[in-house]
Amino acid sequence: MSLPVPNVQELARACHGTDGEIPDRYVRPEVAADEAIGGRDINSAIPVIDLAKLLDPQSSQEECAKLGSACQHWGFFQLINHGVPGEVISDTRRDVTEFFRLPLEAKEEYSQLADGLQGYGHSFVFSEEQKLDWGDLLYLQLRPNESRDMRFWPEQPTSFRSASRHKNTIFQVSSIMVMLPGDIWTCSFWLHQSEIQNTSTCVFVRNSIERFSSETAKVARCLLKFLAIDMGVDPESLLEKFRGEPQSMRANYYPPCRQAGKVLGLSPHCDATGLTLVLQVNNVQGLQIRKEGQWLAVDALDGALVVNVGDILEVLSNGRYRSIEHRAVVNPEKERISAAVFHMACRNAMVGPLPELVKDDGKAVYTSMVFEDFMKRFFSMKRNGRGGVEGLMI
Ligand SMILES: O=C(O)CCC(=O)C(=O)O
Ligand SMILES: [Fe+2]
Repeated sequence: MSLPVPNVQELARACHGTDGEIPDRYVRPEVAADEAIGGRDINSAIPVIDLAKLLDPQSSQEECAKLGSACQHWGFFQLINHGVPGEVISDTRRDVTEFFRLPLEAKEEYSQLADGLQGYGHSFVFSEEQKLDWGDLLYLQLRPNESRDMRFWPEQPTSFRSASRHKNTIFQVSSIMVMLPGDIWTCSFWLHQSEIQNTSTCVFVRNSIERFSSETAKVARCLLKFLAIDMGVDPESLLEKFRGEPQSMRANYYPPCRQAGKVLGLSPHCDATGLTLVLQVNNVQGLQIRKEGQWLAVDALDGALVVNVGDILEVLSNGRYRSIEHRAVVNPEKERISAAVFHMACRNAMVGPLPELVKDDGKAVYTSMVFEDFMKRFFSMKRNGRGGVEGLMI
């Protein structure tokens, strides 16, 4: 799916220590040519949506209109009071950071395979000539459960994917899947057979990524429901497109680069999602969004989730909402880490304008296609900013 390229964390270490030159494949003259603007005035214009206000009957209508307007005019907002427990955020931050801190050989146990997307590595590398991003990633399919490929889920730190506590012992996880019956603590545990014998007195601790996944899926579902209200469609008809709540995560590691202005952490792109929720893992800024041709540097609010509208939602909304082009720059001194969760349509969903939006005298502005074809097309178009979604316009 993506050609193998060097590990950037190691490359950065070598360049950083010696002040060495950056290999040509990483040098991106367009960054200096197309600089972002930022600062307090710009950031005060970026919409902030309060999920608690959306849920409060007193303020829901007003906040829902704000949400709709943010998706319409920006395709982007910061979400506060999102209800994801603080400890889920901090555990995710800790575990994602610890994973990237592991020695290279330990991380490489989870390397992507030649024909797949999941695992540790890179994405969107199609040719030996193309410019490369200054970053590594860990990409995992999180939902539905059966789409998970546990070969790529790190066993270190132990709390990343699964751990059980028994007399202060943390058991290592391994190959056999045990599903516990459904209550709030239910998740999949991978335990050695011998450890299963001991589980009767165990206190199970849900792993951080499992909890982050279910909490963010809940947030995405809630936002979609309010967006349906804003569009005047039956929430079920929108949620049906996301049946089973397909979700994947891309944890991004952007090493520091002394010549940060010459490289790009993540090339300009739009996400092929309904909604993307991004957690800024270590509060080093670097996300930029393109609005009316101008790159804006986002100052993410601590603990907020930043939300992008993706191509799928733009199409479903028949162009009412806008898929936002974005990129990531790197910091000269500090590593930057983010974790994006992508909320995709379900496999057999027809990705096209919702029938309710075109039923009277409305006109479908986008071609419809089944989700799998939509994704094939997305990858075949390489990374083409808004070109992908605009190419679907009739
Ligand atoms: O690093 C970020 O803040 C953005 C990540 C992103 O856009 C992505 O993973 O698709
Ligand atoms: Fe993205």
